[in-house]
Amino acid sequence: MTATTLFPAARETPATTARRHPRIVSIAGSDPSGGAGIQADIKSISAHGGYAMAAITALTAQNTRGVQQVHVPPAAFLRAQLDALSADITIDAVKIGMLGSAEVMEAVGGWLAQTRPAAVVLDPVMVATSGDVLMPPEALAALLALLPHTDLVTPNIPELGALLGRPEAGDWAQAVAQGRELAAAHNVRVLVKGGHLPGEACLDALVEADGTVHEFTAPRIHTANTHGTGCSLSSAVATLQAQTGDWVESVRTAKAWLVGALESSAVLEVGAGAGPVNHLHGLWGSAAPALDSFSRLLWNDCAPQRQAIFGLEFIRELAAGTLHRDHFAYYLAQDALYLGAYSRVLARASALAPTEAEQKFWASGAQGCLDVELALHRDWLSRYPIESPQGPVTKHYVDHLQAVAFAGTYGEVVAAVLPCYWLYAEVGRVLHADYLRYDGAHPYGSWLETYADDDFAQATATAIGFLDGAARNGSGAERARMREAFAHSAQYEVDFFDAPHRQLGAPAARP
Ligand SMILES: Nc1ncnc2c1ncn2[C@@H]1O[C@H](COP(=O)(O)OP(=O)(O)OP(=O)(O)O)[C@@H](O)[C@H]1O
Ligand SMILES: Cc1ncc(COP(=O)(O)O)c(N)n1
Repeated sequence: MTATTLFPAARETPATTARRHPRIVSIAGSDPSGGAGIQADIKSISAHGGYAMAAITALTAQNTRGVQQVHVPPAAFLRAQLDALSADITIDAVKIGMLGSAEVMEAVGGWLAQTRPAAVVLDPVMVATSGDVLMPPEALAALLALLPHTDLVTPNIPELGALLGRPEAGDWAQAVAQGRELAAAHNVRVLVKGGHLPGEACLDALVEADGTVHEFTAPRIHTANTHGTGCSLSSAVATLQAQTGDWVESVRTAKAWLVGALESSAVLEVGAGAGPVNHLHGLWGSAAPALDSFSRLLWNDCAPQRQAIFGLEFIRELAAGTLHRDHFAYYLAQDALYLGAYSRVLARASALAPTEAEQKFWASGAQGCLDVELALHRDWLSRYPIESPQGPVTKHYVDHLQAVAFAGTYGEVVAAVLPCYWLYAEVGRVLHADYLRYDGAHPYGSWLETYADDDFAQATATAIGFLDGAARNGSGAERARMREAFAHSAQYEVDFFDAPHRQLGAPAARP
């Protein structure tokens, strides 16, 4: 007898690597509480970008505390469901969970033999987390008969022992040894799941049919919400395998995802027993942000810019009253040029605004800019005259704002104009506080007085509220563009304050 007849080659599983949204069938029992079974499978497959289908093997009456009843419909009807699917739909991978009876297992085996799906993952569900029996022990032979149709079997520690007809492994080394034994005996890949063993790490091992072992480790998450971890993991692996064609990578990715789903499970607050994992945590992370969370994100994003501004010579000298008049004059002249363009961009925000309140707010901001520009010329530039064409920073900043105003959405325009309000108000707040502590006549005193204006602080708060509203209404992609527009403007704010020293260099003499 040759090695090939002893160990027939593992079934070819051609990788359908190009499919972003593989079509995955879950053949499993229903858990009405949504944490395990087909309900968990559908969420897990969807969370990974698969198109989820489900052929129901059994109905359970269960919740997070346990299984109260099980009803297994006729196996012939399951076969009818499966035939309906394969007659019409290309199936990229199959995940098998609770089967409930030997007849059901035989029906599934017959269908697999006929259909030969590209990838088959079998989670040999025997006992629920609650301890309730989900597979009669006499069905074991029928379950083992499914292994020749299986590419990956994913037993937990007790199931691994049961599949081998041995006592359950007492430690990880024994579990891996049992995994190798099962893999060799049935020429099948085995994912040994170590969740039931004690310890601060949750180990899993992917054992190839040839005995090669790949180990995966994750920190144990201290939560009671472990209902359906096995179901969710096996569906995730089936979906990822159909996308990548790589079992090791699929297990690695699925396990990392499961850790996130366990970590964020507490937010769901489902049931008093073993609750579900948070299958959609990745998706909900990109869902509409709550209230002011988007503006807080942008404020945190620009922490380096805020820090940079207060380290600039211009700001330090302005606060100390030692700023050279040429630097001040250059800044004022550029500010006047900037405000003219900024006013038009605010008018654009007004034109795009979804509500009348926002329309009025931005229109009045646009007018306010022109008033300030006029006052700059009247009160300051007459005293600090300077010949200054538009400098490079002013040009870049204005170009950026105008580009967003031209092509961006309302949210993007608001995000682009906001740093001018917000960082200016912040600089005003800090400089004004410094100025109040200043002893003696400050050369820029009356200018600093106007800096920390209450109305301006109020307008800034209103603008921030509008930004959060636009972020909530926008898509994830739009929020990403808003974040980018804000970040560019925040950096230009730094450069704008730095421009006088960069353009003019060190002054010859102090004022
Ligand atoms: N508390 C935990 N923290 C991190 N990972 C865990 C935790 N519990 C289980 N896992 C992981 O979840 C997966 C399922 O493991 P487990 O050994 O519990 O299988 P199972 O008993 O079939 O699951 P189920 O709870 O659905 O019955 C494995 O990858 C395991 O490492
Ligand atoms: C329908 C169904 N399928 C599988 C499980 C196992 O999941 P768990 O071991 O987490 O209870 C379950 N409880 N119900």
